[in-house]
Amino acid sequence: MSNLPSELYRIGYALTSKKEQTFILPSLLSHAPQKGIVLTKVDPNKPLIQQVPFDCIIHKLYGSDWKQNLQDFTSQNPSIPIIDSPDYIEVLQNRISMLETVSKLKITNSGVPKQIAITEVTDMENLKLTFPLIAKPLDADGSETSHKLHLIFDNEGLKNLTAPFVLQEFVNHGGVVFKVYVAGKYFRCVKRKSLPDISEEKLVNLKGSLPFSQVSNLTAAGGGGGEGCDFEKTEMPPESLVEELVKGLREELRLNLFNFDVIRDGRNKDNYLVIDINYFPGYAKMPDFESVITDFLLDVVRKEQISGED
Ligand SMILES: Nc1ncnc2c1ncn2[C@@H]1O[C@H](COP(=O)(O)OP(=O)(O)OP(=O)(O)O)[C@@H](O)[C@H]1O
Ligand SMILES: O=P(O)(O)O[C@H]1[C@H](OP(=O)(O)O)[C@@H](OP(=O)(O)O)[C@@H](O)[C@@H](O)[C@@H]1OP(=O)(O)O
Ligand SMILES: [Mg+2]
Ligand SMILES: [Mg+2]
Repeated sequence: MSNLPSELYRIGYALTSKKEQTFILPSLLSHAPQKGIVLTKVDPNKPLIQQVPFDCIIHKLYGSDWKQNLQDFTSQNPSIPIIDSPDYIEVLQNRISMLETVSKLKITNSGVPKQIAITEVTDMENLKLTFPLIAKPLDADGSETSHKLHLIFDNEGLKNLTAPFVLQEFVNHGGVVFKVYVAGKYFRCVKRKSLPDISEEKLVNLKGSLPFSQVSNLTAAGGGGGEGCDFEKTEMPPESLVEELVKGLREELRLNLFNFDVIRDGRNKDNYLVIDINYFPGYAKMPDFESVITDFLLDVVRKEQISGED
């Protein structure tokens, strides 16, 4: 006797080959059909209307041709959900608009580090920010350069940065970053190693700048955290705060598939700061990856409440 679902839903996915390799995993491809979810690759260079039928489309591709392709599809198939709207995703492609969404929420015990955008390197007089700083490229467009960050210890370190970028105050946080993965109404919070704290004594001896990238992809075994970081013993943030942030951000961003990075403010341990939000992150690193993604897609095709709909 087979227990296969009676109805099958066809989900079209349009992803870069890198994303496809990390997301369309054998474990997902074996779990999803058992619940009636069939994932099919779409060719983004051909009209979507020629590749039907779909019950939903998920994507992480940018550019005007792709946006037009989605728009043409929606005008002929207005009831088929596109996860997510390119216009809403765009807010996450700029590190200023990205974190403005958090500030708008006004949730107690949460916020963002002080930051400013530098569009011309001549703008750097009277910064009103306290060293150390982190310089991050303004565009968070998924390119390799968009993840190339610099720790800046003094005025000298501000030289030779390529504008436009964001200068953000570095906040000591005990060497641990929390990543909250969201898929519609589902979410999971995990710990990752982060940059170590920089004490005032250490700062005296640090000069100029230090480049780094993708620290939080370091595994527990490989670096990060630093002395005095007891990774295993670090407590998770309060569940109620995580829940409030997820609810607020889903509404504000009108997105379903994203994650955000949170640190615990070393100056005020009740306070948590959101430092980054990513569209369609590396879900395979999330606990229960296969079932969370499948259950989310089932909600979408069954027209349960999703973000971004009126
Ligand atoms: N303001 C800050 N204070 C302290 N540490 C920070 C701050 N901003 C970033 N970090 C550290 O640097 C890491 C990378 O920063 P961020 O997440 O902004 O970069 P990203 O390239 O967008 O990362 P991702 O790979 O998650 O997209 C964070 O995970 C955290 O460890
Ligand atoms: O590479 P992974 O699959 O792990 O996912 C990473 C993802 O890369 P990909 O979308 O190119 O695959 C990144 O996206 P871009 O900013 O580069 O677009 C960004 O979202 C990271 O935060 C993700 O790591 P996580 O936050 O989950 O640790
Ligand atoms: Mg990050
Ligand atoms: Mg990011």
